[in-house]
Amino acid sequence: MAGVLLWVVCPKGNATALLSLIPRSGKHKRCRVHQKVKFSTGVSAISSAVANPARSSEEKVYDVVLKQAALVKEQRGKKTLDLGTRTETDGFTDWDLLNEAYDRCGEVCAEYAKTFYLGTLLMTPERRRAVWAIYVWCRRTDELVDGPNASHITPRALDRWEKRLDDLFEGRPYDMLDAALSDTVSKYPVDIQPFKDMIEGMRLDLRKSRYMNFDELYLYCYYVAGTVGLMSVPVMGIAPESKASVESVYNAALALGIANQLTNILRDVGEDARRGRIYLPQDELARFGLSDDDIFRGQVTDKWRNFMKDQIKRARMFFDEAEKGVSELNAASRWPVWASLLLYRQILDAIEENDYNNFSKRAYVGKVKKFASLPVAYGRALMGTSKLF
Ligand SMILES: CC(C)=CCC/C(C)=C/CC/C(C)=C/CC/C(C)=C/[C@@H]1[C@@H](COP(=O)(O)OP(=O)(O)O)[C@]1(C)CC/C=C(\C)CC/C=C(\C)CCC=C(C)C
Ligand SMILES: [Mn+2]
Repeated sequence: MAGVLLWVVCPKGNATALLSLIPRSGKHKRCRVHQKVKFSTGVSAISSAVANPARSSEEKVYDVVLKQAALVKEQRGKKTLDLGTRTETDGFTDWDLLNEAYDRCGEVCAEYAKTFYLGTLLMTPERRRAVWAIYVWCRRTDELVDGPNASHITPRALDRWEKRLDDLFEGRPYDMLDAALSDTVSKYPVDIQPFKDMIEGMRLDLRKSRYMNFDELYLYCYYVAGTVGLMSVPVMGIAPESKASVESVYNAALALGIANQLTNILRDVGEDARRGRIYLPQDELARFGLSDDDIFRGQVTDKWRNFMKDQIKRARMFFDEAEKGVSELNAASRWPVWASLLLYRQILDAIEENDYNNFSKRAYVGKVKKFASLPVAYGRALMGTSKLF
């Protein structure tokens, strides 16, 4: 990510030097903290709004869901766009360069997320490369605060990254990888808000290391992961035969991002604590008789086990919510989503198998279980749309 760093820190740097933005090897391990949120459905969100005149995070996030869903519906009303891969020259776009940019996104994706990359190979070529472009932008954004150069990143640098995002949405990409995303967002009904919100999540990471309650944590999870669901569904597409409302599918996509992030947080409690970060709701820790000191001490006690059981239960509820939406996606897009859902959810089982020691033991899904999940995911992907909505 040296190239990205150079640009965000020193925006007048030489653009051509920034074309190979992501190193091909030596993935820096991201150390995100834990978060936990009180799960609620749209229904409970409405009732909590009545009880509390201040808007909850869930309600604020739902506005973004509605906006993204409206954009999708608007485009559905228009005639089908030309999404084909192009080779000719139209006087404005160098299609060879654009194809090369997408190929580069594919390489990055293959290197950082192999299973996911394999899953995308089942998608149509246009969808596949568009998802790669989104993946690469998310990965670069995350690397700004979690990569090897994170200590150089300031809020002003993130402002510049956001300006660059505005530019690419307006058709002025800064480099090749941005050019791929710029092309993608011009072809699919992708709203800019989730992208901006992901940058906001990175800002939050720079200034905040504690979360008072689940509402605060929920917002963080939306910023850094729920946004991914909202960005990718416009590209993956909803099955033409789906009877589900567009909003319900986007809600499920949001839930998968939240579930993944909550799981990520629960897996990395010890790692995050060593960086002085606790992504767990403070009020819930207190309710279980726990404090920051208990996290830093890292002893697995009955209090900790009970707390963790509660957190795991909530994360699973988000996964359950997400499951309802996967079958509504275009058939060719379902497999990578099922695979990622099944694999990530098993991390929760692994935490249980480790007797809730997420302080010094990393929960992981072994190769055998991982590979066994792939045909299961494929089988589920073959099943038709659900009747749940
Ligand atoms: C099919 C699929 C998974 C598509 C998503 C592709 C995509 C654009 C991914 C971007 C992921 C990314 C780089 C996000 C940046 C922030 C980040 C790193 C978030 C964490 C991911 C876990 O990554 P990892 O395990 O590598 O973490 P470490 O860096 O090692 O700590 C997150 C926990 C969240 C990522 C969120 C998702 C994958 C949400 C996926 C949701 C959908 C694809 C919507 C599916 C649709 C329905 C209807 C359910
Ligand atoms: Mn993590």
